[in-house]
Amino acid sequence: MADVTLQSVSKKFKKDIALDNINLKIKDKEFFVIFGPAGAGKTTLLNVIAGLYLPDYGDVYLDGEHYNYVEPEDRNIAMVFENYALYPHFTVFDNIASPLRSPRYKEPKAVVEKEVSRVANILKIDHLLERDISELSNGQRQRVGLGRALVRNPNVFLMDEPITHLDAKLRHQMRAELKEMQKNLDTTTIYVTHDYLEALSLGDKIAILNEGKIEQIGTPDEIYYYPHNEFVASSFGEPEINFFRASVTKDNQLSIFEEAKNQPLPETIKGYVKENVTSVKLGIRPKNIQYSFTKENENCVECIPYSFEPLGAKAVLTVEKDGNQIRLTVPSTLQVAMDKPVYVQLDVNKAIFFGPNKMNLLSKYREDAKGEVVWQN
Ligand SMILES: Nc1ncnc2c1ncn2[C@@H]1O[C@H](COP(=O)(O)OP(=O)(O)OP(=O)(O)O)[C@@H](O)[C@H]1O
Repeated sequence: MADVTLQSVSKKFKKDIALDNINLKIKDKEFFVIFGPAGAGKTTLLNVIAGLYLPDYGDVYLDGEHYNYVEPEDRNIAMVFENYALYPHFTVFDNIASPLRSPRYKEPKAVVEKEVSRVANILKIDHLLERDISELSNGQRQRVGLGRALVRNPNVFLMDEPITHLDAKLRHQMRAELKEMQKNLDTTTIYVTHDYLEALSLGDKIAILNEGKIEQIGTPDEIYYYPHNEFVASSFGEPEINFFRASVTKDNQLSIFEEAKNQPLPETIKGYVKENVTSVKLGIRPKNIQYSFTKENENCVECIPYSFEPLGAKAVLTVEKDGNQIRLTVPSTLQVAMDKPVYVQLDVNKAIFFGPNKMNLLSKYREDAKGEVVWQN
């Protein structure tokens, strides 16, 4: 058990800046998710925590102790990768037992048996202990990989996309089990993923990484409902959030399209639209856009259907207006005539407002902890 702190950590590979001034405080026993697109720096960050990379600048602390120069094997940190590299000709028991039998630990037989049985129980693989790895499904192998990391009772558990390659159904099941497992283990877990559902469902806290920088740190609700900037807003949600440019008149009216003019700025936003700002961007999630097939009022925007993608009970309807595509979530039973107009209503009270710098108008950074955001209303 341990808390992990990174202070102003930067890491370069030749000219590539993989980590750029990272500040993080991960609490003891927290399930902390590092989320970001390919190349964002997620794996590099884990490697810095594990001690496999020394940061070029900045400091790593475990439980308040300076750890930059502590060797990886002395950190008691366990890593699980997407490719869990098991010994294929060993049994499940021998794979899980291998760290305890290593020259470093050399635990007596009774301890090995007790510990393997403990983790096999948590992971629900006790009935598989005598099987060879080659006789297991992918999901079962993944559990053995976790078991091998868990058996050492690590202070911190680092997981790098451990379930990415599993099929969708198994991934869903493993998500729930990982969460449950972490509760029982009481171990600080730092979990890397580029899957936003995994991030939202597993994380006590999420840090969003992009091009080596932290865009936001927050709870799943903060990230989803109060994204700090356009990047975070567009990274969470499927289909992706819609963005609309809107002009702001002197008397605080918003105009999005020709047809959706003169909608009053919501009260919560008024104070944050500065006098000289004449244009803002609205982010509206697809499920929050109303639609109809007749023009029900003056704020209905006439659009042309572009595509209809059924996805089980729901469907994604994409419509076009003045060259902009607008995504809506609709029931998959909805009958849409592709040659007839669809009218959409953009409820500005359900919108997230972004300023000219792509930042949420209601948020600002705390200077002392970059990535942490203060909400102004
Ligand atoms: N050993 C290395 N040598 C040179 N460049 C590297 C090395 N490791 C990472 N990089 C570069 O650093 C940046 C961050 O890479 P990193 O693997 O940390 O990203 P990531 O977020 O884990 O990506 P992915 O999701 O694709 O695994 C990338 O530009 C990558 O090319």
